[in-house]
Amino acid sequence: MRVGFVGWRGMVGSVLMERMLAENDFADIEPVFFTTSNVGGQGPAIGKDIPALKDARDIKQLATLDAIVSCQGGDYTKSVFADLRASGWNGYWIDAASSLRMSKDAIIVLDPVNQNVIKDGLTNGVKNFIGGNCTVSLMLMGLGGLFKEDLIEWVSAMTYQAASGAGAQNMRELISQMGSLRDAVAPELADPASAILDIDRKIADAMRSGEFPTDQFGHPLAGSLLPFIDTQLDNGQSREEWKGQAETNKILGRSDSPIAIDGTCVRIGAMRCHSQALTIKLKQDVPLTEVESILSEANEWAKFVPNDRDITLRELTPTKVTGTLSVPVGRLRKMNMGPEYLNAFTVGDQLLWGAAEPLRRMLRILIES
Ligand SMILES: NC(=O)C1=CN([C@@H]2O[C@H](COP(=O)(O)OP(=O)(O)OC[C@H]3O[C@@H](n4cnc5c(N)ncnc54)[C@H](OP(=O)(O)O)[C@@H]3O)[C@@H](O)[C@H]2O)C=CC1
Ligand SMILES: N[C@@H](CC(=O)OP(=O)(O)O)C(=O)O
Repeated sequence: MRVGFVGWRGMVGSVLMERMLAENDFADIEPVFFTTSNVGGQGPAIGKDIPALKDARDIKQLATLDAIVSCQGGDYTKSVFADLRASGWNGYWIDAASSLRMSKDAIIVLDPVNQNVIKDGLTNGVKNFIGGNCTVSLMLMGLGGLFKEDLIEWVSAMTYQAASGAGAQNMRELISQMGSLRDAVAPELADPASAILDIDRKIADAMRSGEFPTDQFGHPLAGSLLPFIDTQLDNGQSREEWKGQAETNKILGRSDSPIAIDGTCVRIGAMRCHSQALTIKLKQDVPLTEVESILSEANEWAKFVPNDRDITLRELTPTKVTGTLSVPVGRLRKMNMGPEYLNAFTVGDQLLWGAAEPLRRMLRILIES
């Protein structure tokens, strides 16, 4: 299978390369690497010889491939995909960008949750397989069991989303902001006798000053939070919030009888793990012990964390989860509203299950089919 990779050196693409190397995926394909900026340059070190980088906008070159995996972004997809299909290319298009997600002829891939939808799609000749929104994929990886058992009436998700979701430059800016804050009060921090309200005032002044680094986020994130992610829609939702219901139901193949999902998406100062506080209305009163086993048996990555303070603070944080495929789910308890109302909290790495891993696994499904 000849597979083209576009966007392999970006943040999501680099995580994909790491995972493919770790799983020895390159052994089973003939990889061809593309670029939008360095035609003729050298591709990544993958343990075997590869041709020089090819032009990612060259439709003729792209059309020689059996499959293309793009982590280059939505603008790239918009600029080549239609022309490539119009040229008669009938290969598989696997993409991290959101542009094609809601197209009728595309499936959103998250195989531990929707393997049946993917298999049916392949049988029916679907050729476009798109990775889901990170927040949606991570929620489904954590709560997959409850969705599979059709126990959910609705979900409200309050998110705590990492800087990485906004891009590599934003991660750098978050750290610069943290450094600026520390620098603004370095002498006071060194003096145990300094007054905390003076420190607090100086920090607020630093965050509000024109010198604070905000080119990427547009606003201070370190020491603060940003309760709006992506663009604004007419109904008052952010586009990130809109994706919750639209993409979840498409992934589950139940757009005809959608489960209501809504909430508030918030950017916080985590590096690359998205967290979500979930209020779940179950269709019936299911005992907590049953919920626990349904959640942890759904897939090998969803990990039940007992609702114990020490265990929670050790196991259910971005610090613990970052760089791993584990998707812990905890804080599980029935809420005051009634026995059908379930509280839960989940954390996941938004560059792994949130972006690169579903694409890698889709490619494996193609290789093995
Ligand atoms: N960030 C995220 O959390 C998620 C992103 N996505 C999707 O993936 C797309 C790519 O995102 P992301 O990986 O964050 O984008 P990046 O900005 O990290 O990379 C995109 C492209 O930028 C070019 N580039 C220019 N300068 C550099 C540099 N110094 N280092 C690396 N690459 C550089 C590369 O293209 P070239 O080699 O051709 O020059 C690269 O492929 C997004 O647009 C989005 O559609 C999906 C889910 C989550
Ligand atoms: N919007 C997400 C990241 C992302 O890239 O999402 P999407 O793939 O749906 O555009 C975030 O900011 O955390």
